[in-house]
Amino acid sequence: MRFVRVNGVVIHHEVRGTVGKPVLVFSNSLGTDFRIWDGVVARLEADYRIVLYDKRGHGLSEATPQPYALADHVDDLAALLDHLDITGATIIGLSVGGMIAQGLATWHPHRVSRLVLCDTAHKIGTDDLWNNRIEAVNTKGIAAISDGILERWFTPAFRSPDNADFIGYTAMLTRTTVDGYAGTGFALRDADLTETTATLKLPTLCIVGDHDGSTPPDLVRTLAGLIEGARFEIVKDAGHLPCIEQPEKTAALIADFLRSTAPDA
Ligand SMILES: O=C(O)CCC(=O)CC(=O)O
Repeated sequence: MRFVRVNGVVIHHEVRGTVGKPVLVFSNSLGTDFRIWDGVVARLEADYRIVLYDKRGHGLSEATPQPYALADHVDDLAALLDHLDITGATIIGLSVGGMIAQGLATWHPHRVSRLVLCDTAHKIGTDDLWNNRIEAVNTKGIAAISDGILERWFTPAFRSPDNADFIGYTAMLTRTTVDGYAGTGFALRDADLTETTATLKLPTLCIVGDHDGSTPPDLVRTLAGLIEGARFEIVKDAGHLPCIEQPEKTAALIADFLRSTAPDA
């Protein structure tokens, strides 16, 4: 467990994997922390150096007062990579983590060599969607809206009270700080990366669960269409978080993309 104050906020992070290997940096979705990647990282860490972190207000990272901008999250990650002396990494981002990855590639291009964009988009949701969600979380708490969120996150088969993983990830969501969740809601409301993402020119893989209720396959296909040469893959039997529901398939897609886009491939 490591903590560092960068860009004015304490960020919880971990570095694993194999020293000297290419670096993969993982960025998480709204209401989650870096443990969502455990099943994927376990399949990649022999061949890569792995950086995991919790964005501000999530996991064990500090919750600064809301609102946040996407640029706050991007600058936090850039400062963390600066602290770790990392450039030219592959950034693997899920949902808002995928928007952070797109922002990092745009505003700090020397930090990024490749992108894996999971269940994300250049623009997620509408002003009304985010204003309503921010208001609900601030007045009633995350638990009050968790049923709807979990329906978008997971397939019906996963959402069984007998599934210990489902109970555990529900706790991860509801224990996220209100400032972290609502603060990042403001960032999502205000971020539209359509124009900047369309200028990106780097190897990119876009992945989406076939049952994703938050960033459905057609939206992620549109994102892939913005980035020249981007690959698009659908993970079967997964909702918004294929890294949790289908870690083996998700890791296999990422590993194949990394192998085929390696400098010596
Ligand atoms: O998951 C994210 O990072 C943003 C998209 C979202 O709001 C997921 C959900 O529907 O709850």
